[in-house]
Amino acid sequence: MSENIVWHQHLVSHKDRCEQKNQKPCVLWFTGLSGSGKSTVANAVETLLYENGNHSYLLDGDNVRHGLNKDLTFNDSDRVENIRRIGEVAKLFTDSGLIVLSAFISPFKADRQQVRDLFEKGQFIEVFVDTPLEICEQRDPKGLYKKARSGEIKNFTGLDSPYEKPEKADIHLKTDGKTIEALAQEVINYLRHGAFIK
Ligand SMILES: Nc1ncnc2c1ncn2[C@@H]1O[C@H](COP(=O)(O)OS(=O)(=O)O)[C@@H](OP(=O)(O)O)[C@H]1O
Ligand SMILES: Nc1ncnc2c1ncn2[C@@H]1O[C@H](COP(=O)(O)OP(=O)(O)O)[C@@H](O)[C@H]1O
Repeated sequence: MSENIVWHQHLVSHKDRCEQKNQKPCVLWFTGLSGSGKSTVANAVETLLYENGNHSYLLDGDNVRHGLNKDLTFNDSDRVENIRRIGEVAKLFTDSGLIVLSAFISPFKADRQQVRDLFEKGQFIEVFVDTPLEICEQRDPKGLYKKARSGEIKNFTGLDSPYEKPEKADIHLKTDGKTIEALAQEVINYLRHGAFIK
């Protein structure tokens, strides 16, 4: 870290921003295989939050890789850097008082832990979107599994690049046979129970 840099205290505090928004900020960190339903469920949760009058922002893998992280590939070290940057962005957004939803594969346990460590206890909520590889591959909405199987894409998560499942996710969404609405409601219930929202 560079020397001669001093943290600046702002006049409007974190507490002020939370009170104005009438919510307790947190990050809902969705993790799971490509095609598991991270974006879909995160979008459904954000819609419910919006309807409830909450203030949120959804950081989505594909979108962030078009801008902030467009210099990063899918090799292991770039995935580590991808998650590190997103973690820092999520930290800034929660400091602003928002409920942040992030939808990245985030395949490595150590990286998810490193992001968790940026937050106060309980503020980082890991949401495991647990959809078996076979189902993700059947869905294949972008045709990426097909390309990976044929060798056109290398280092594809779940095939020739690892996915380290969360062992104790804060919210474990077993998606099999459940509707998107039901899965989103599980997340909302968790937020209400933890008094993040009213
Ligand atoms: N090699 C490889 N492996 C996995 N995924 C790939 C790859 N190449 C491109 N894609 C597309 O990129 C999306 C995943 O980006 P993420 O930033 O979430 O990945 S990671 O967290 O850095 O592992 C992922 O989006 P989702 O399907 O929404 O998860 C894919 O569409
Ligand atoms: N619970 C679910 N039941 C049925 N289909 C789903 C469910 N969740 C997601 N899908 C579908 O699976 C596909 C992949 O979902 P997506 O949210 O893009 O996954 P990810 O963001 O993890 O790559 C989409 O076509 C979506 O409509």
